[in-house]
Amino acid sequence: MKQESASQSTPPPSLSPAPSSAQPSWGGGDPQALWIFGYGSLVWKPDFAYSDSRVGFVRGYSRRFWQGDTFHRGSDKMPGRVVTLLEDREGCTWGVAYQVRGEQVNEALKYLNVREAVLGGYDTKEVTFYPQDTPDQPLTALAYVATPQNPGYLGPAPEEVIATQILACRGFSGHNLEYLLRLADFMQLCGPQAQDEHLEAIVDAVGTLLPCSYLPEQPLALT
Ligand SMILES: N[C@@H](CCC(=O)N[C@@H](CS)C(=O)NCC(=O)O)C(=O)O
Repeated sequence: MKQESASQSTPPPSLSPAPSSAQPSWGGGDPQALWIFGYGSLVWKPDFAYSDSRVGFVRGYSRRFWQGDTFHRGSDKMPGRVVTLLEDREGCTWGVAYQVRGEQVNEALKYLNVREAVLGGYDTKEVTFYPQDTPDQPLTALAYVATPQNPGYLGPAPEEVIATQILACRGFSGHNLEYLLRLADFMQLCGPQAQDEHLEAIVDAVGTLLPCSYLPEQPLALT
C-alpha cells in the first residue's frame, strides 16, 4: 500500500541488483542458515548470536518512524516512535542482514519474537536483501515489520511532530533520541549512496528544537 510519494533515493546503477536471473537464497546457499534484516534498533543492537553480517538494502520499501512503542523507547502515557517499513515501489531502505546458523536460528527467532512481536507489535515478512558489496547476489531475509493493523501503529505525522515526540519519550531500553541518533549514525557510515530523507528531516527537526545541542566547529575558548 503506497501511503506517500517515495522520498528515498534508490541505489545508484553501480549498486543496482543483477537481472532477475539472480535468485535470492534463504541462507545464502547454506540450508541450515537464515538471514535476518535489521533496519532500526537491530542495526546497532541485534543482541542475538549470528555467524555473519552484511550491510545492504531492500528495495520496494521506505523506512518510517510510524510505529508507536510503549516499552523500549516509550510508555503507555507517552509512546515513543520507532521505525517500520512502508511498501513503496520507489523506496530503498538500508540496514544490516545477519546470518544465523544451526542452533542460532531458533535462539534468534525466540528472542526476536519477544522483543519485536510480543513487545513491539511487529510481524515477520520475507524481503529480498541486496548486500552492498554483492548486489548481484541477493539474499532472502526475514524482516520484522509493523503493519497499520497492529495496535501500536501511529502512522504518518509531520517530521517536526515526530521529532517532538522522540525528544519527550524514553522507555526500558533508553531514550527515544538515542534510537534516532544511533540509526542516523549508521546511515552516515553507509556512505553517500544511502539516503533517508525522512530520517534526515527528523534529525534536522530535533536540531532545530534543541539549539543548545549545537556544537561549534571549533572548541569553545574556555575563559
Ligand atoms: N524491526 C526493525 C525495528 C526494530 C525495533 O526498533 N524494534 C524495537 C521494538 S519497538 C526495539 O527492539 N527496540 C530496542 C531498543 O530500542 O533498544 C529492525 O529490524 O530494526
